[in-house]
Order: sequence, then C-alpha cells, then structure tokens
Amino acid sequence: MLRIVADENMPALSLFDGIGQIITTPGRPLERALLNQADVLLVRSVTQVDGALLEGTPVRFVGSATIGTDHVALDELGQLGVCFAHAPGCNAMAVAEYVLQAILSWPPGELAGLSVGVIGMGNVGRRVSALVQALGMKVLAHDPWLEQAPAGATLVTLAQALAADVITLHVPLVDAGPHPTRHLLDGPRLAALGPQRLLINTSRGPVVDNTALLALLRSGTGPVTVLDVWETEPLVPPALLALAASGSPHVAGYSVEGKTRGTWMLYQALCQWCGEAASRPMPPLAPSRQWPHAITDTASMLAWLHAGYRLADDHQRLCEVVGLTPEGVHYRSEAERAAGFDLLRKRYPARHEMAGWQMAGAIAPAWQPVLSQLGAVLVR
Ligand SMILES: NC(=O)c1ccc[n+]([C@@H]2O[C@H](COP(=O)([O-])OP(=O)(O)OC[C@H]3O[C@@H](n4cnc5c(N)ncnc54)[C@H](O)[C@@H]3O)[C@@H](O)[C@H]2O)c1
Ligand SMILES: O=C(O)[C@H](O)[C@H](O)COP(=O)(O)O
Repeated sequence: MLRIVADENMPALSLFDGIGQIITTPGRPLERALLNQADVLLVRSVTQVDGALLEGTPVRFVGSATIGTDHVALDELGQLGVCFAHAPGCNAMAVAEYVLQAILSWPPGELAGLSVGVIGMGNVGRRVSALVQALGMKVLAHDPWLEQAPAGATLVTLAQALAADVITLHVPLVDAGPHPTRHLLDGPRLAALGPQRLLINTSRGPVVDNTALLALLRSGTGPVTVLDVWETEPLVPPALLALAASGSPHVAGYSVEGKTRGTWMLYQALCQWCGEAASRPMPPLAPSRQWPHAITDTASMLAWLHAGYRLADDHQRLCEVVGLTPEGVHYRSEAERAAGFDLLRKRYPARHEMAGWQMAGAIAPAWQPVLSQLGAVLVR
C-alpha cells in the first residue's frame, strides 16, 4: 500500500482506496515532516513543491489536481527522480462559464459584433472562444506558440488582441523562455486599454501588474476589471477589490465537476505509475435539473446561468472576508484577510457546470448556439 499525503481540499479521495492509505493535510502551509513517511504527495495550487520540500523524503510521485503548474519546480523534481502528473483541462469548462457570465453581466447591451481578445488559446481559451463566438462575438486570439488559428478565431499580435472590446487572459504563469507571461499586462499595456474595455483575469495574478492596474483604476482610466486571481494571494488588496467590477477568491475553476475531474485524472496517472488498473470511472456528479422558462435575451440567459452559479455571490463573499463595506472601508488585518480567502475556497458552495440542464421553455434562435456549447438539452 502506498502512503499518500493529500491536500484536504481535494474531493473524491476515496478513488485511492485500495491503492494507498491517505493522510489529508492543509495545503497552505504543508508541514514537511508529514512527507518523511510518504510515497506520494497530492497537492492543489497553493502548495509550493520543490527540491527543498522533497529532498530526503521517500516521496517518488507528486500529483497536482490543477491545470496550472507554476507552483511546482518541475526541473527540481526531475533531478530528484520524482514523477509528476497534473490535470490539464480538468476545470476548463468552469472557467469558461465564469468568463461567459462576466461578459454577459457587463453593461454594453448588444454583444454581437463586439470583439474578444483571447490571450492564450489552450483548453480554457478555446472553450471561451467557442462560447463567445456562439454569442456572435469576434475572437482575436493571441498565442505565440500556435501556428494555426483555432476554429472561427483569427490569430493576431498581442497589441491587436488588446485592442478588442473584451480582453480575457488564459496563459500559464511563465518566467523563462521566449514568451514569459509575468506582467504580460504591464503598466503601459494596461494604460492603453482605457476605461471602455472589459478586462478579465482568471489565469494567474502576476500576469497583470496589480500595482499599475490599481493606479489606473484610482485615476478613473483603467478598464472595467474582473479579477479571479490576485498578485498577492491569499491577500487581496482591498483598494483593488473596491475598484474592480467583480472579484473572486481564485475559484473560477471551482465547479464540482472540475475539482473532481482533477482528482480523477491524478488517480489515473498514479495507477499507471504503479502498474495498477485504473478501473474506477469518474464519479457521477451532475444533478438532473430542468429550466422551465424561455430564453430570449441577456436577462433571461443570466437568470438561467444564475440558477447554477452567481458571480456576484463570489464578489459579495470576498468583500465580506476582506472587510470591504459599500462605503469602501476595510477593517480586517492581513492575517484575517488571508485566512478568510482560504476559508472561502475551502467552504466553497457546490457549484455544478451547466451541461445537462433540460431546457423546457422556448429558446430564441440567437441563444441556441451558446446553450448547445454549454451542453444544455433542448426538450421542447
Ligand atoms: N482561476 C482558476 O481557477 C483557473 C483554473 C484553471 C486554469 N487557470 C489558469 O489558466 C491557465 C490556462 O489554462 P489552460 O487550461 O487554457 O492551459 P493550457 O496549457 O491548455 O493553455 C495555455 C495556452 O497559453 C499559451 N501561451 C503560453 N504563453 C503565452 C503567451 N506569452 N502569450 C499567449 N499565449 C501563451 C499556450 O501556448 C497555450 O495554448 C493555467 O495555466 C492556469 O494558470 C486558472
Ligand atoms: O490551475 C488550476 O487548475 C486552478 O487555478 C487551481 O486549481 C485553483 O484551485 P486550487 O488548486 O488553488 O485549489
């Protein structure tokens, strides 16, 4: 039996029953002494995993139930001969649904014909691209690693993508190599956006220079801003949250399906590594849900999306833990704010992706493509 240390915020750990014995632990911080008796470490993005953590321990397999891997020193794990697996794409649909709701909640009214600059066209960027095209929006995709534009999108330079009406970031956090992304949106690029554009960051906090963004928002010249990720996580600067149109505690990918799929992908990788058959299927999750109302406009579309999940609830809860009142007062200490951020994530309400909803009301033709992209079933 393998000895497995796992982040307590990972669902579906019973998948590992029979393969190993699980000890759960908070991921931030992770107590190194626990690893002295562990063969396997399973983390989420809040645990920094490097040679200093693993050297001298019996750990030979590390899994991260996340898309991003910037918290893992992959080269150091390689030098120690530690196998690494993660969960590409596991929560991509949840992030895409978050972005869709942010765009639909933005004031301009008619979205068809407006453009969306999608920066990073991987698992998340492609899903976002498909959803916004289904709304009749044009996709200007920037991804220097791609040679061909994904379906329906036009590959453009970063400057061209940043000239779109909506800019949404879906890059990994990268420091080295030809296309680093730390402060990809730096002061000058942010300043060039102006106050009319919508900027959404669900990638990693440091992809946007938060200090420069705050200065622009304070002067009234920054973009309409939706932030799920923050440069100083788990600390959220109250002033930045106060000036953002919406903020959330790094939960864009926190659907029940996305988190569970992450664990399940690690289960498969661990089985392969230790020569076991991965016989357990992805646990069934989506409840049966029926929407009786018509969808004819943005308001009725949002009403349906809100039946699954409300972006505004995330914002409200984050304001509460940061101590931000409608008057803009913040009265909590840094320690309270950091602990509150992590607690919100630990106690995040069950949020299901929209796939599988049975739509019993009339659906106007303009809305059918986006419902189809979301996996809703038209029963009328
Ligand atoms: N907020 C959340 O809850 C949440 C959830 C999932 C993922 N994420 C973040 O989103 C990122 C993207 O997720 P994904 O599943 O699409 O990853 P992915 O690896 O499938 O795609 C990333 C894409 O970014 C491109 N890219 C790399 N450097 C670039 C650059 N300088 N400019 C433009 N494009 C560049 C890559 O070529 C790739 O196509 C993850 O790395 C993770 O950090 C956040
Ligand atoms: O990269 C991802 O998949 C997400 O950003 C990440 O998983 C968010 O959740 P966490 O791992 O911090 O619980």
